[in-house]
Amino acid sequence: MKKDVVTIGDAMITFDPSHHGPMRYASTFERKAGGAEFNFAIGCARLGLQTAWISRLGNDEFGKYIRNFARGEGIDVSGVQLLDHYSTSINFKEIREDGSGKTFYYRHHSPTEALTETTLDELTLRNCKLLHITGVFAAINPDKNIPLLKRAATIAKDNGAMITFDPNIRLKLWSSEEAKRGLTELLPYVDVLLTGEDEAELLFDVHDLSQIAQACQKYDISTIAIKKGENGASAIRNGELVHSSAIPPKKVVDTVGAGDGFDAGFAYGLLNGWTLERTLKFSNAIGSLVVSVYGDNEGLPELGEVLTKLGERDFIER
Ligand SMILES: Nc1ncnc2c1ncn2[C@@H]1O[C@H](COP(=O)(O)OP(=O)(O)O)[C@@H](O)[C@H]1O
Ligand SMILES: O=C(O)C(=O)C[C@H](O)[C@H](O)COP(=O)(O)O
Repeated sequence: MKKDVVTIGDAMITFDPSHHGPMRYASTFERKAGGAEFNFAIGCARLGLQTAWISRLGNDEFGKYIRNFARGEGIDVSGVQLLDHYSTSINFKEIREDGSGKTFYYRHHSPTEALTETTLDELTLRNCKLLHITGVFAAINPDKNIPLLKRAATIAKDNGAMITFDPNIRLKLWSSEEAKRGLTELLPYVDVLLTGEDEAELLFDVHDLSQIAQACQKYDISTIAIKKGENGASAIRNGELVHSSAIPPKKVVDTVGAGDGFDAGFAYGLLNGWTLERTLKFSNAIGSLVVSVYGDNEGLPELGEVLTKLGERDFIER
């Protein structure tokens, strides 16, 4: 049976500080896990989608923890290998009082460097309904990973999958010029673009959604969604433009991971053939749930929790 979604990318041990303020003064941290594609996979699995994640981790305690975590979420990790002579990547976070923050990566020589076109899990890619790719994996080693993502997208697309793409531009990993050049190379493979406003501006030099849609016409991108943080999200498909306001969280404590959660919700809407309006509202609800919980993926909801957030299912406390 085909998997609903497959994604490819790095995951990291993420250290969340016990206190707010500059990271240099943080002396105690909580060990968690993060990574854009990893978060997306968790988000999809919690919604009930059959999900596979392709990656490489170090054959170390952190790599084993991350793989066990993903496995525990019900993600197919048969495409995740633990490699000797590599260390699992690490990320330290700084979190401010308002939930915003910074990340400090220690991910040079990521184990995903060992993932090559010849070691790609072609069988998994041939048997999925949706392949999600992002600019984080592209940025880790652009000369290798961009051709690898093109190859993965080609295999998935040739076998009927749709390709969703989040530019997820991380300027700590590459320059804006490199990001623009590299990510533009991926656009011809993309069916659905899920982007932030600033990322769209960097890629297309325009910020209005209709203008972005015009710029995307030559790539045959059918659907574009723009994530706007506390201002919700807008999307366009076949000339239909929809905006959906953000759903206020109880309290914003940690904004990292909201975009990946939104992407998982959008994938769910696409796979279920939902309207753009329903898909946006659902994805916004997930983003709102993510920002109200500490950690990059702890706030990613199960389906029922999203329906409760949307007021479509009763909340039962006990
Ligand atoms: N402060 C917030 N309040 C309510 N919803 C939010 C908030 N921040 C993010 N979201 C939701 O999560 C989605 C993705 O967040 P955003 O910050 O735009 O993405 P990214 O994490 O990629 O930067 C938004 O479109 C919105 O629906
Ligand atoms: O992989 C990286 O580069 C990270 O920084 C790890 C984070 O877990 C995600 O990237 C969160 O991504 P957003 O959902 O866009 O906030």
